[in-house]
Amino acid sequence: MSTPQIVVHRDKELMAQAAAARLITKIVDAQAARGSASVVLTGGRNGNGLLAALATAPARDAVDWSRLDLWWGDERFLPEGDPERNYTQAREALLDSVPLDPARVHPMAPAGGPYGIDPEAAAEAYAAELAAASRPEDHGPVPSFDVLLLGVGPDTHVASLFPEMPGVRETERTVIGVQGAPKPPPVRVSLTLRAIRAAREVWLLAAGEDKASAVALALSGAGEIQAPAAGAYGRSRTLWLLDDAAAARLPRELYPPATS
Ligand SMILES: O=C1O[C@H](COP(=O)(O)O)[C@@H](O)[C@H](O)[C@H]1O
Repeated sequence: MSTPQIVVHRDKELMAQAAAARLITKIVDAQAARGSASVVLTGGRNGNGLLAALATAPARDAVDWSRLDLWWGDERFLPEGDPERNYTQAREALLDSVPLDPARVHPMAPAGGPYGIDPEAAAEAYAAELAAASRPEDHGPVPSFDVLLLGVGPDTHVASLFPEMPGVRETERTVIGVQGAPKPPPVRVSLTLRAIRAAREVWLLAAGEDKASAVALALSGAGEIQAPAAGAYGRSRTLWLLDDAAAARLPRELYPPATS
């Protein structure tokens, strides 16, 4: 478990640009060190904001896009091409404009796809895909992702793990089907905290005043059942990337002076 580090930016645009620059450096470094890099994408406003900032970042061509593995932390279990699917939104924000290797892009299955309308079957298939990609040095059923991105919901949910719901209590499986999510759509597929914690680095993104209470709760000692974001950490680093509004209720001693 790594102790959270907190970086606060002036506003959500600067936060997205700084996170994009940080991610480019991380991918380039991982590719230099290990030949390829792996990133787990998140849906939501801030995750898509980061991808859009990456699409226009001056240094984006420093990345070898053909040696990047992309996974998803969660998916809204909707038909292929649905505009609310996290995969559809990521494609629009970035993926369609960079030369990725399609064999290295790993979206979660859509509703009505190979697993019909059964999110548990889609989750099992994704767990198997992760296990197949895991190498002996990963010491577990998921790869050691270089960076795993997470948005933080106003209720402290991360991926599709919602407070007090069964998903956040799951300790064995790496991917689960979610029914009855409080945020639409109700049916989803999600990595569990076990899978999230296999990442080398976990970056949590939150911007806007509607996230301020969630950020304060998760970083002030709440348990992960009550505040799933509190249970999301990386093996080497846990980084909270915030804007001023989302950090507004954090005790000031938790983060160093102005970083904007
Ligand atoms: O529905 C979802 O919401 C969360 C948070 O989204 P945000 O718009 O409040 O930032 C997101 O992290 C998750 O991937 C997505 O499925």
